[in-house]
Amino acid sequence: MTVYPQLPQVAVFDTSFHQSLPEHAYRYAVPEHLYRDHGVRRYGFHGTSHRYVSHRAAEIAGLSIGDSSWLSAHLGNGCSTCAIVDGQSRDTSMGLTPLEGLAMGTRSGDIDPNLHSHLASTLGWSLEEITRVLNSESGLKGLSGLSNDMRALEQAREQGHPGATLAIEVFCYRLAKSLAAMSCALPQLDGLIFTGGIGENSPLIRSKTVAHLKLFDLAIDKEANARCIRGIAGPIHKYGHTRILVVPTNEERQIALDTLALLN
Ligand SMILES: Nc1ncnc2c1ncn2[C@@H]1O[C@H](COP(=O)(O)OP(=O)(O)O)[C@@H](O)[C@H]1O
Ligand SMILES: CC(=O)OP(=O)(O)O
Ligand SMILES: [Mg+2]
Repeated sequence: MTVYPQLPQVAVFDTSFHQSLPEHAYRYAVPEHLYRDHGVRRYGFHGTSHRYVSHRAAEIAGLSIGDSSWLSAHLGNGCSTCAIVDGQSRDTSMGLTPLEGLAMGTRSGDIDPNLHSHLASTLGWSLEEITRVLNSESGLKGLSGLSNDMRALEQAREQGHPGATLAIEVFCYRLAKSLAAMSCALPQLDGLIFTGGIGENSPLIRSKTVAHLKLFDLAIDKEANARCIRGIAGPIHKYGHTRILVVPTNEERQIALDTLALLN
């Protein structure tokens, strides 16, 4: 800014895609003044990615983004789900902070909100220590006692490691539960999207997650699921069933497109 004072600076916020959430989706059931005076509400994150992959999914499916409904699962180190209707975010699993929602690499995701007071009173932990453990020592890492890296956990699971096996089971069940919850925001389901390092590369996680969604018309094509890794996009559902798409995300491109739109 000092060197190029004339150069326009553009900030693209990961929360902005979720500004279309209806109030019943973004408000917490806490006293109103906490929202009014202190901004305590659900904001959501990974908006750049959910937006990008839902547009790509519509293109791949030959549907209009303005007239289609999607469930999106962004599974990187941070993980979140999103319900997208006619190109707008209608609900998402992260909240005031990225800690809410799914079990992630090192984040616990949803826990009993009383866990803080339980840990403080039984172990004497400070707020800082509890925050650190829930954000940095939990999730896949905490459950497995091994790693936050899904590749390492899949390998360890193959060799019968109980912690890795459990971490993967919890991750997929919690993800399926979140997707089922997100479906409340959709008028119909045109497709389920997997993205992020895990979503783009793990046939195991995709098939285990879909297996939990028994009441949805979802079925995975084994060969297509195995093929869609390392940047290969495409459908992985069985013919005649609801679409399931692997869509590599490209947050950098979406940021560039948003910047271009603003500058024009
Ligand atoms: N082949 C793979 N199989 C399973 N998981 C993978 C594979 N490749 C990458 N991942 C996982 O993707 C996650 C990282 O995702 P990524 O989107 O790169 O993260 P970030 O949120 O930091 O951008 C890690 O858990 C990593 O183990
Ligand atoms: C918001 C968030 O979780 O980001 P990341 O996926 O980079 O952890
Ligand atoms: Mg990422």
